Amino acid sequence: MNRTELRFALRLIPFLDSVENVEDGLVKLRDRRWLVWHPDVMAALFRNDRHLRHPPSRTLSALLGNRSVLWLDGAEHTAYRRTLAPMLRGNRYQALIEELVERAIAELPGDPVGLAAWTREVTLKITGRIVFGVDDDELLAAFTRWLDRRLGSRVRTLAHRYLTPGTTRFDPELDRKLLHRASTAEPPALAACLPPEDLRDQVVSLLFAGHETTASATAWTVFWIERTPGLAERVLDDGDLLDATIMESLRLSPPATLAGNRMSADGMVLTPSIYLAHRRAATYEHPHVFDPARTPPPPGAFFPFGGGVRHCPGKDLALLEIRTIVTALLRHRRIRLSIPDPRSPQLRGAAMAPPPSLAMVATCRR
Ligand code: HEM
Repeated sequence: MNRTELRFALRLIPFLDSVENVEDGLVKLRDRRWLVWHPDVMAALFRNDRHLRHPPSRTLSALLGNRSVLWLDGAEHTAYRRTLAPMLRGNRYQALIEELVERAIAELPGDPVGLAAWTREVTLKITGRIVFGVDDDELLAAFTRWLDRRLGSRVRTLAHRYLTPGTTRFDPELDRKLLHRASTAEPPALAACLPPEDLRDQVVSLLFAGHETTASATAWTVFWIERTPGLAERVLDDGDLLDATIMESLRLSPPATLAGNRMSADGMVLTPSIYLAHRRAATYEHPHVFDPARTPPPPGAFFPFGGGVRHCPGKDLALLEIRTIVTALLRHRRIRLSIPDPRSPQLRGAAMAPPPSLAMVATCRR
């Protein structure tokens, strides 16, 4: 591993910040591997995505398994996307999301809670209900512990990736319980349409992809609203402003800093950087300023949900969750956040969440 790759692996955000002003919007990580974020390159990449291969993330494939939809390709991938699409249609879940969010907010203590940990708990509950059809707090808590042991800190992620390569990071007992829940789900959502040998990887992938990023996006939106005087009151009266606020938060604090790897027929690997594309000074005026009133960006410059044939199938569901949680939180509670250092987000894999030290105090209105 060369020095650039080492910095990319060990200190991802400082590394990305250090190359932010590279005008070409691409940096060589090693022979035949490039980090890319120039909007023209991104637009072309997503246009041609169907003809590219999508090599797995080494960190995540050891957790999600080889059969995860995140790295299947070709006809198999298309078939899986078709299977998942109806299940992830956001508007099916409006009532369920509202119910779970109202309950979570009613249970919020007046004492400080970690903002990112709380949003993770809420979005995992929603995803769990969608995948299993029932609540199973014990199983979800075991899943969270398993994930935290592997992704809870950069050191753990890298230790698992580089010091124990090739070793399985599955937990057979947890997998058995997840499979049992998925197989007995009512309606049987996934189990009815997937071969049994693929079920474990898709269940874990959906639980993971469905809650981590949505939780971070929600936490970052709350963070930016709280930091912007008067915004909390205004977003409650103006749905368009709320949507623009969520989009601006996804721009400046994208939960996924990188989209999936793309590989050309001759073996060149391109890793799209969402974080850098969203902070490019040639695209965005004052890119580090949070401004929900920005004009729409050009093609290839804004892609928090990735793009091409791998664009996130959970986008509408995620936006519905973020809107519902943020609105209910602001309507029922007065929010105060501890002073965080926004320059030190927490990385879980390549996903970026607010630091665990960012605590929220949510007192009742009235
Ligand atoms: C704010 C929330 C979310 C963000 C920012 C996000 C972001 C992303 C990104 C960047 C990708 C990779 C796309 C690419 O490589 O071009 C992706 C893929 C994926 N996401 Fe999301 N996601 C979110 C929520 C969700 C939810 C709620 C679900 C499901 C419940 C979900 C399921 C998936 C799946 C299954 C894939 C793999 C798609 C494929 O490879 O074909 N995501 N997401």
